[in-house]
Amino acid sequence: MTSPATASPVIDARDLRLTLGDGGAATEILRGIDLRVMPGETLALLGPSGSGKSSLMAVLTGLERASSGVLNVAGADFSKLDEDALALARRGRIGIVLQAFHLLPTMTAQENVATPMELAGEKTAWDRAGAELAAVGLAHRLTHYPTQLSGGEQQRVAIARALAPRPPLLFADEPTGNLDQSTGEAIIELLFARRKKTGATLVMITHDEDLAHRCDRIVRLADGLIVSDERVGAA
Ligand SMILES: Nc1ncnc2c1ncn2[C@@H]1O[C@H](COP(=O)(O)OP(=O)(O)OP(=O)(O)O)[C@@H](O)[C@H]1O
Repeated sequence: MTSPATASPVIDARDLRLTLGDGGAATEILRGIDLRVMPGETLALLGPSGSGKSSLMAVLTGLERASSGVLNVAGADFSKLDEDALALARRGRIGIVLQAFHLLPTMTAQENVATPMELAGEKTAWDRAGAELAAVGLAHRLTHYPTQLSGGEQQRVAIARALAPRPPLLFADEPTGNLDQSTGEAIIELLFARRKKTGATLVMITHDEDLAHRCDRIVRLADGLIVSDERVGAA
């Protein structure tokens, strides 16, 4: 295993800028982001509403192309890829857990987890989906549809779907935002436990300072810029 001192960053962003809109309506949303994240780190992204957290996540996950700057993610130069190539590069590199679980309503839990891997040509997708769902405590819910699952269970399926392809990078955007407090706490325990088990790097957007302090590092954004970057200890 590579030691942290010599490992390359799993995210290496230099002077990332994002401008949305044209002409007079053009707004610079990200105004020069420099960020390096090492493999296995857990990082919380905090900042006021509108500071650019979701926009930064969209760029780092390849869902949105930066207007300028250099971005390397898990060995792929995202700044040089077009949209189709970005979609391919995301596969296997990045897992995403969002506030709204975004499960496909016509698919069972196991189908929701297996289908993206099957589309990526993974031969053992079905078994891996079953194993990952068992790991998040849903072995007894494999054939249930999203409407037959509680909010917490749906988020467990979403976590299983994000982690089953074993991506080096896991992103979460307010993963407990739609859950009551005790369900949210259970989901966070699960997210951190599964992250630790798989060794994925975690970047999590949150408004919750206590939750942020469970990460190794807290990066604060304001008005499209990183205004602080502090190390807060082990997760
Ligand atoms: N398509 C767009 N065109 C123009 N401006 C946009 C567009 N999308 C987002 N913005 C603006 O970009 C800024 C950053 O938005 P973003 O959603 O990244 O912030 P955020 O920190 O994630 O906020 P929140 O915590 O409320 O989710 C906001 O001022 C928003 O209005």
